[in-house]
Amino acid sequence: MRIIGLTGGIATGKSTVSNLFKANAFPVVDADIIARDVLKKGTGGWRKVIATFGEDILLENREVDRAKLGQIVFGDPSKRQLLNSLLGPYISYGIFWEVFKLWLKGFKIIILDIPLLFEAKMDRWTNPTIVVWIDPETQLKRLMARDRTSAQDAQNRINAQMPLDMKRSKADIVIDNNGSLEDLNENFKKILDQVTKPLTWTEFWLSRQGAIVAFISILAGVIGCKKLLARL
Ligand SMILES: CC(C)(COP(=O)(O)OP(=O)(O)OC[C@H]1O[C@@H](n2cnc3c(N)ncnc32)[C@H](O)[C@@H]1O)[C@@H](O)C(=O)NCCC(=O)NCCS
Ligand SMILES: Nc1ncnc2c1ncn2[C@@H]1O[C@H](COP(=O)(O)OP(=O)(O)OP(=O)(O)O)[C@@H](O)[C@H]1O
Repeated sequence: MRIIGLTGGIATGKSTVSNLFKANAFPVVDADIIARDVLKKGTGGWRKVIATFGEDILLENREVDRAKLGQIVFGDPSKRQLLNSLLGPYISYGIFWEVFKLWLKGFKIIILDIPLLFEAKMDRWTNPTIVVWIDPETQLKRLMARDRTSAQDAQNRINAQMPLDMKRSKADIVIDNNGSLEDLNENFKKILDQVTKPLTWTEFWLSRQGAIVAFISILAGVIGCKKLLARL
């Protein structure tokens, strides 16, 4: 199985690209959806967040007021780190579980759409890693238009993530999304074959997954040999 990482900055077009993957019958695990689920009323994440941020962040129906929590954490790095540390374990577990279910269903290639792939160091598990990139002016413009927010709020959200150029430098593949949606479609077609071609054996053994399989096989071999020797 192969996990393709799809990341980028806020509003650079990850969901738009993940929709193109879905249209080509690839399964997509969306970390934003998982992050929403783990904050729903009654969940462990919900309880922890209330215990830390107080009941003031709740709406009348006792769901978390996402806009209010967003205002708090995107304007204050220490509060954002606190929220990340509360929800991070639940999100990681949710991602693992979704990937595992798709693997059980027999999918060989899974797309992981996750804004904080590099920040959470999850790029260890993805191959290749695709970064959807746009220039800073376009990013600010698209974010403000989509979320109908002020320039200040939008900039706070952009600043909450690793600089986009740094993400770009860490990518295996960069999708330039500065152009129109038609241009994006064309760019996507160009990379589709490249990213979905099966790994060669050499690429597999050189990858982290290959190293883990090798390690487990050696460990199982050593344990097996020890048991065999003990019986002799
Ligand atoms: C603060 C919250 C409640 C704001 O909710 P809201 O509905 O306004 O935004 P939404 O969840 O749709 O996120 C929109 C985008 O913001 C960015 N973003 C979200 N959380 C973070 C974060 N902790 N750090 C940096 N960027 C973030 C992502 O690019 C995401 O795609 C929410 O973003 C949240 O719970 N964040 C913490 C969980 C998390 O890390 N999510 C990222 C997915 S791994
Ligand atoms: N090539 C494009 N031309 C014009 N608008 C675009 C293009 N690509 C995406 N958009 C628009 O930009 C906005 C952001 O795109 P999208 O929601 O896919 O970003 P995202 O990276 O998934 O955001 P987030 O980090 O918040 O999840 C959306 O309103 C989308 O319709």
